[in-house]
Amino acid sequence: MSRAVIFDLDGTLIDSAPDIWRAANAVLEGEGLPLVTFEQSRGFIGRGARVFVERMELAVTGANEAARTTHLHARFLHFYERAHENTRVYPHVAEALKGLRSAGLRLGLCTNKPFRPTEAALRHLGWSDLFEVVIGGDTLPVAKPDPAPLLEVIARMGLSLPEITYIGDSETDAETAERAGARFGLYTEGYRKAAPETLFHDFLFDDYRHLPDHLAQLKTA
Ligand SMILES: O=C(O)COP(=O)(O)O
Ligand SMILES: [Mg+2]
Repeated sequence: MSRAVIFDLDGTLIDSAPDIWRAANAVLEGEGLPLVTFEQSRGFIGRGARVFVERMELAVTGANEAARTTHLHARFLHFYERAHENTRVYPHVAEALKGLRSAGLRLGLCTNKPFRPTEAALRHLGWSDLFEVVIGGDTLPVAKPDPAPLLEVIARMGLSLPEITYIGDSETDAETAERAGARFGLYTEGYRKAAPETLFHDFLFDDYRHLPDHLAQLKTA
């Protein structure tokens, strides 16, 4: 059993894709650009806000132009920080997190969502004090799948790799865990595109009621 569980956020603990889509189209509408579909927008999530905006810009204009990308990125962050209305916590997440804490496990968060929208989302959910350490996609000069953000959470918690398990939903998270050398549980109800079995993982789960058992079955550090 791990001493700590570190979570990804979007697609793992919360379904924020509807609000991210709204923020994206608010930006595009303001710029007089064509809008994107929900499916397109959902597919852009995973490598942080800058990459999201690059993918969006490419989809609607056919090209990336640095100055325009920077402008769209700034506008996106503006809307992103305020976009919580349609964000939902996945089923049984709240009980699972409470249960893990009661069982003496420490909790951390390692997301590619930029830090300020992450803080705003946590505040909105009443989760501001839930995670001991929170690293966002723009906290360090590099973002996931570089392993540095995950290793930074572990270091700031004063822990070592074998003491933690990382939980995420995407190709990005699986690659991050693999490159870091961390144990990894893949939540299969998020924004992943590849088949779950093809991604690096120690266990797969689609229901948070099963998470404690999966964690308990992992080898003790
Ligand atoms: O904002 C993103 O691109 C993805 O965020 P996540 O790392 O919490 O899934
Ligand atoms: Mg995710």
